[in-house]
Amino acid sequence: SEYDVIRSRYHLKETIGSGGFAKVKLATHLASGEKVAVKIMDKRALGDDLPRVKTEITAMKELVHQHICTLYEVVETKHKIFMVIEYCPGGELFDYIVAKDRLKESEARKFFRQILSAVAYIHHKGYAHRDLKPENLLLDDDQNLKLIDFGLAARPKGGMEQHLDTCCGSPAYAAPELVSGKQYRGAEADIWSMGVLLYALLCGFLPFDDDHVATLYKKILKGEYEEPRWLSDGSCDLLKQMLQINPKKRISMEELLIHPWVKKGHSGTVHWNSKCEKNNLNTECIAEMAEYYGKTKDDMMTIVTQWHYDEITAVYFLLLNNFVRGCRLKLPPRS
Ligand SMILES: COc1cccc(Nc2ncc(-c3ccc(C(=O)NCC(=O)Nc4ccccc4)cc3)c(OCC3CCNCC3)n2)c1
Repeated sequence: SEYDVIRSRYHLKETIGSGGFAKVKLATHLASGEKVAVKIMDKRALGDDLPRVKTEITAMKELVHQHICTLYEVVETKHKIFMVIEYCPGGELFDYIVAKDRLKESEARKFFRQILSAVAYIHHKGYAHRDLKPENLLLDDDQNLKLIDFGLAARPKGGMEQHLDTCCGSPAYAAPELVSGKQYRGAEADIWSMGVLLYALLCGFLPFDDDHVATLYKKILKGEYEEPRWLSDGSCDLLKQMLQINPKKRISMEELLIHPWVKKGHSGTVHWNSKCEKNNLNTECIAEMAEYYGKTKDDMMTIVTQWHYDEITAVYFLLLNNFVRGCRLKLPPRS
């Protein structure tokens, strides 16, 4: 069947998410036992949206960052596209906030700095996310955040018309210029969404909310929200600068990265550069793979740097993700 290739390398388990035309299953990589997420799409169901999946795969190949879920492997068959992606055992930030009611300022700041790091990185690479919300921020097993774009919203920065009702669920995180259908800049809209995210982290509820979408739009366009008494003056000031209705008056990414509230209690500014770029290979992972595949390190290096996003790419990134977390992944001798 169409699943033969993917099943030869992964043991597919329960479905952990489904949205639109994608289904995500938990799976284990047979060779290493590592957990992965397998996003399964049917080309027939995708229809005209198929190019967006290709765009998403291109984006993920370019966006390799410590706070973005890594694409490990792509398997394409006649009717299916399988994307093997980094699995986050901690689940969604959304559930984490709900479980804790709301976060202390210091914990909110820790997460917010990681979100800033991921979003500054994708903006630097010429992308905007456009659907920043707690459901698209996952926790790994060290309580670090990984940004994902489950709903295929991420696109090149230029303001492409996005009809909210078609593209994503709740507009609660969408910027005023976006909900009013004006031309907008993706990067500026992302800053607003991060403001809504920060508010949700600090308050445990949304700044703009309503059961009726039309009323919700009005509240977003008005830009008025409650400031609960537990918010510090610093938090209120930062939220005010991010939730500016006029995108030109909104704080920029550059200003955010050095903002006193963001820097408070931390040694430096937010490090948004990638620690795992593909152009500087991890030699220990290469050595481990060379032994496993019975190649010289040079040959292994050459094979990996072709980035075919096949089994070799998956094994490299799986080893790298464990290396970054300080635990060595030993590949068992090949059968
Ligand atoms: C333990 O219980 C739990 C409970 C819940 C989840 C988990 N873990 C867990 N790990 C990994 C995933 C995953 C990662 C990436 C993608 C993806 O589609 N990437 C594409 C992508 O990120 N593009 C992109 C990124 C940045 C810029 C541009 C493009 C798809 C799925 C997952 O999914 C489940 C869904 C469920 C619905 N809400 C969203 C997550 N879940 C674990």
